Amino acid sequence: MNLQLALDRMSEKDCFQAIEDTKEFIDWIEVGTGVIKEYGMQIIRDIKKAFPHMTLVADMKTCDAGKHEAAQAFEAGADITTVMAFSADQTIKDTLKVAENYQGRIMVDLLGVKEETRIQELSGLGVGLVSLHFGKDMQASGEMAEEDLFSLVKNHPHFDIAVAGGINLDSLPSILDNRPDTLIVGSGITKNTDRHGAASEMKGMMMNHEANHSNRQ
Ligand SMILES: O=C(CO)[C@H](O)[C@H](O)COP(=O)(O)O
Repeated sequence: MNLQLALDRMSEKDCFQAIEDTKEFIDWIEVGTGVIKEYGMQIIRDIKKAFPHMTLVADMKTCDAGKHEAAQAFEAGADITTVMAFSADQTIKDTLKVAENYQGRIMVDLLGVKEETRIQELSGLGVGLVSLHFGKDMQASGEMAEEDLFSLVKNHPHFDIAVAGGINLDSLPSILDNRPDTLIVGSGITKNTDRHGAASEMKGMMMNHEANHSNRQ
């Protein structure tokens, strides 16, 4: 199980600091959408240069012009780029093709998806990695309804599942019970006064859970 550190609403300097603080425990680094909007593709290049062996996720949240945006992300050094599930099928197909050319991956963000039919369609389009996403603004009016989120993909065991949305040390245990492949954590680590400690504790809980439970079926 991967721990993906999401760098959101942070300065460039603090993004680098957060990676330094947690690099022993994180598997994937996500450059958040707002950070990309602030600093452009250069921050992807700079982070890849500084941490070449870590998997880099560009949270581009592409919803149109897929060919161009996916190529932008991979050219800059991303290993994975995100595309919104509500995008046109053509956008999804185009980004998957670009990813294949760059030997990268597309993570389809399921933010706002409520119907399993879209999941079936995504599967038919060749999507293999999805993120269950309880958005930042949704978090203002309540906590993640894990059952609803995970039930979307319960009939699709072939998907690699990432999950995001306000995950912290308290909510982690019940999320782990759903056995995601990747746990995306932003503020639960970056806003913690002890980032190193929080990342260490989360990774420890993930490893314990994996040691004590078999994989998702
Ligand atoms: O994609 C995102 C926001 O759109 C975030 O990266 C994701 O929600 C994780 O951040 P947090 O743990 O702070 O919710």
